[in-house]
Amino acid sequence: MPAILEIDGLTKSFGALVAVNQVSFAVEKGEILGIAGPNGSGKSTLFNLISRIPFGSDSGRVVFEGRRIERASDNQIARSGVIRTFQREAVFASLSCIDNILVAVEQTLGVRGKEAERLADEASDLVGFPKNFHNMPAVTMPVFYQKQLMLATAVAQKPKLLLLDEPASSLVENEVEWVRDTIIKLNQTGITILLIEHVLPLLMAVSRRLLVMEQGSVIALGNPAEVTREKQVIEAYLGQPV
Ligand SMILES: Nc1ncnc2c1ncn2[C@@H]1O[C@H](COP(=O)(O)OP(=O)(O)OP(=O)(O)O)[C@@H](O)[C@H]1O
Repeated sequence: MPAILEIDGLTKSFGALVAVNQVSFAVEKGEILGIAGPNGSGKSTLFNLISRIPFGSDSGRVVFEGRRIERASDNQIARSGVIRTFQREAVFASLSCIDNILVAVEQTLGVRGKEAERLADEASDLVGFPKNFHNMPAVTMPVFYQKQLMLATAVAQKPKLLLLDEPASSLVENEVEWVRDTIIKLNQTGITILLIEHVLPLLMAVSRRLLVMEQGSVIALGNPAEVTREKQVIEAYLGQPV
């Protein structure tokens, strides 16, 4: 499989702290690549650097579909097909649910009116967000539905590569099953997925390969079952074999 995303020597420091340190790896088109690692190991910062939301890298290259994007604007990156979600539910609280989706679609794709509504409906159906909630203020939605809305908003922007940052955090078991099933469904529509997750059974169930970070560096990358048996991964993250 050809690489859809190639990252080379990506680095970001906050003062003396090197949050992402010379990270290099490639993502194959069509795969789900899981990303694990202890708190503070640089996973979310890596997503920031790829999407440039809210900031880019100090140095290193990000190549998406053969084009350098590490100095492109966040909007250009989104328009090229790289869309991220956030660990915390990130919705515009004062807007209705449908307007959350429509604002993002207009911002990223420059599409309004009936075509934007069609994309919103299609994305809502795909992730299972109930369309009868569309006109409710996003702020009134329980956490699970805010997460669904955040995902529907991402999907409506027609991602080729979706960066999912802990989609299962603060969810209960049957909701985590929705996350798993939806990730698989989205991947089957052709979307390549990078998935940061602490819920290990979920990560293991959906990832074709697993990348593990520790203190800003990649310490393992490969077959999930093999990676989780590596001594350094057990010591840095798992505590004990899974
Ligand atoms: N904007 C920032 N300013 C200063 N330090 C930051 C900033 N963002 C992240 N950091 C630091 O960079 C390091 C990596 O943080 P990051 O959020 O990427 O880790 P993470 O692996 O996603 O952690 P978690 O699993 O807890 O979400 C941490 O030490 C964090 O405190």
